[in-house]
Amino acid sequence: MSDMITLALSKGRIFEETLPLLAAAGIEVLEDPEKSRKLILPTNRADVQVVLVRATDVPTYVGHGGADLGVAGKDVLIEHGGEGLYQPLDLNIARCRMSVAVREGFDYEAAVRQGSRIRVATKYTTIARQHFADKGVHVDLIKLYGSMELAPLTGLADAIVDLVSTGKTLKANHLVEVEPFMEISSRLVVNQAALKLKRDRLRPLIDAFAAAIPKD
Ligand SMILES: Nc1ncnc2c1ncn2[C@@H]1O[C@H](COP(=O)(O)OP(=O)(O)OP(=O)(O)O)[C@@H](O)[C@H]1O
Ligand SMILES: O=P(O)(O)OC[C@H]1O[C@H](OP(=O)(O)OP(=O)(O)O)[C@H](O)[C@@H]1O
Repeated sequence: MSDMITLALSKGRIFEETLPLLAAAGIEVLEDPEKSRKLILPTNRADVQVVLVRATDVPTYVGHGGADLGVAGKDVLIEHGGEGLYQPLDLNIARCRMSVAVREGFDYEAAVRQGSRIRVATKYTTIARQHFADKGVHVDLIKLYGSMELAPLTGLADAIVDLVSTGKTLKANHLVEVEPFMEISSRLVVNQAALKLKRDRLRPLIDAFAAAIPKD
């Protein structure tokens, strides 16, 4: 195992919202991912680097040791399964909720009451399957990789399960949130073997992150 500490982040909100936590640990990223096309970003510490990966790939990188630690949403972690990952901290960043949404005018409550089979399009099939199983509602899940909002508008599905924050995306597409059911935030994930082998350097970093978690 190399002597470098590698942190996996995704571009956008996770990168931006992790920066203050890194600063609290005395780490400054020396390149701006929005300006550079580099995927490996150096920091002010010669033994720490940041790698940029897709949000959904963070658990895979960390689980397999391609990175020692990373930051990933609870949604991504549930869908991945979390194998090989130690999850010491809820960082309380990138906060949103998982919700059921339908086209304006679709009577979701009635469909549930009547026990009709509801067609649900989502990227989050594990979370959605569990949610509807808990409710005892029969659904046909349709796996999508993006633009879920289109599914009820085109007749592909009756409902979607997607992340909601301000609600602007739903509103812009004439959809309504009918059932928020899971609070989402991002967590610090650490490779279990790395934690043992690099404990002396990882522990202070984890502690600094813990002390800097934003309050509600
Ligand atoms: N609108 C939002 N507001 C706050 N947090 C969000 C929002 N959308 C997503 N998130 C959280 O931020 C994480 C990263 O989201 P981001 O949009 O950067 O990646 P993504 O496009 O979902 O992933 P990928 O590129 O792998 O498809 C999500 O896993 C989720 O936990
Ligand atoms: O309720 P809202 O505030 O509209 O946020 C919800 C949207 O955010 C996420 O997408 P994405 O990461 O593409 O959103 P972004 O536009 O914030 O990047 C999510 O998949 C929703 O589409």
